[in-house]
Formats: sequence, C-alpha cells, structure tokens
Amino acid sequence: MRQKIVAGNWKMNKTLDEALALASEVSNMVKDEVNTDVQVILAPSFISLTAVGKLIEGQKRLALAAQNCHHKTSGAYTGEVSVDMLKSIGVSFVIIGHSERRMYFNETNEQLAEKTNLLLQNNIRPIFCCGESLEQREKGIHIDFVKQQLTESLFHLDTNQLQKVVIAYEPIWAIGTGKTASTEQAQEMHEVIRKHIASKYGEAAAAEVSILYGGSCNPTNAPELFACKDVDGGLIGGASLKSRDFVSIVKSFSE
Ligand SMILES: O=C[C@H](O)COP(=O)(O)O
Repeated sequence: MRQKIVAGNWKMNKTLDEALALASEVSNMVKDEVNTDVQVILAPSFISLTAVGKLIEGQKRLALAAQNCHHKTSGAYTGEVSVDMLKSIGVSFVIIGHSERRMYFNETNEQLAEKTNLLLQNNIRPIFCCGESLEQREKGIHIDFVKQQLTESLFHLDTNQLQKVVIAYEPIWAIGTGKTASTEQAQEMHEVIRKHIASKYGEAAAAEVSILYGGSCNPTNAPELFACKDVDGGLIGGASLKSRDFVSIVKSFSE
C-alpha cells in the first residue's frame, strides 16, 4: 500500500474552464513524461470535480480528490457536501484536516475521526493533514502536537483501515510562505509520525503508510525532500496551479 504520491490541492482557485484546461495539460504531460509508478492526484474545487473526474477517467496514474467532506452522512447542513455525494462522482481520495480548514472552519480532531470513518466505509482514502504552527515549533511542543493530532483522529482505526490513510505533514509556517522545511526538519517529523504509528500498529504496518510533505514544495526543492527516507511524496498547493511546475515535481522521484 505504501505508494509514492504527489497530490495537487488547487484550494479556492480556478473556474471550471480553467480547471479543465489545467487538468488536461497535467494529464497529457503525465501520460507522455512520467515513467515511475507515482500516483498523481488532482484536488479541484467542488465545482470542477465532476468534469475533471470525467476528463481523467481511465488514466491509470491519475486520481480525483475532493478538498473536504462533511462529517455527517446527510441532513440539514446547508452548503455542505457528503461523502456519499463524492462517492457518486468517482472521488478516490479526500483531503481532510487541512490547517486552513482547522483554522478558518474550526475543524476538530473529533470531527476528523468521524470524517475518516465515513470515508473508509465508502472506500475513499483520506489524505489526513497534520502539522504544527511556528509558535508550537519554537516552544518545542511540535512533536507532541502532531502525535496528538494523529492519536485523536486516527488511532481508533484497525490496522487495515489505518493503512488506507495517507498522511500529509504540513508545517503551517511553510504553507504558502515560500519557507520550506529543511530536509532534516521534514525527515525528522516524518520519522516521528511513522514511529508513532508503529508504536500502536507495529513497524510492518507503519512501513506501509504513505506520508507526504506539504509546504512551499516546488520543482527545485522537491527532489531532495522526496529523497528523504520517510517522505513518500508531496501535497502541493501553489505549484500545483501551473502544469509544468506540478509535473516537474511529480518527476522529482528518481526514475
Ligand atoms: O495543500 C497544500 C499545502 O497547503 C501546501 O501549499 P503550498 O504548496 O502553497 O505551500
């Protein structure tokens, strides 16, 4: 199950036409240029999900992700989107717990546990984001904070379920700031995450979990980040909005 993964989180960018143009460019470049077994994931806005899904259908290296889902199955939640709805249009992954959603929409670890359960029940793989603020890092509590995020949202799962979750470590201070974690900082936290998973599920199970890095990842820094032992790819924001940059990042895995 441990795969190399590069996911593009388009956040609140791109109209429908722009999203289709970007998806088409990425799709063609991936088909022509990517020879590794990396799983490439596109996460457009809800508005563009269906159309982008149709455009990439049948492309074996490309998969569709949503940027969020609601933590309840259905009901009076105006403006929200359910896991069932996402399943009905062929979504394979959903990003949950992004720091922007935790910060602006008050998402809690408990809600993320509910989202994880619903997604796995529907055969959709969560991309579970975790990561500390600069203040937490400076206080030296970043490791405990990230471990707590994992424990509270994921550690009720059984081993089989846990292995379907993709973890994305995104230090908040590196998101959209141009300030990337050093390879040492990234590898250190990825190792902490894998060891934390191992402490509950065993080393063999932890070795199967894909752990992505996110935060100002670009074509220049991706090769050295992806070369770290416990970094299995990236969750890319800004650089995923330009097809050439995004595909260059995908190609950062040595062939
Ligand atoms: O979901 C993606 C991350 O928030 C990283 O965003 P960024 O690459 O723009 O820093």
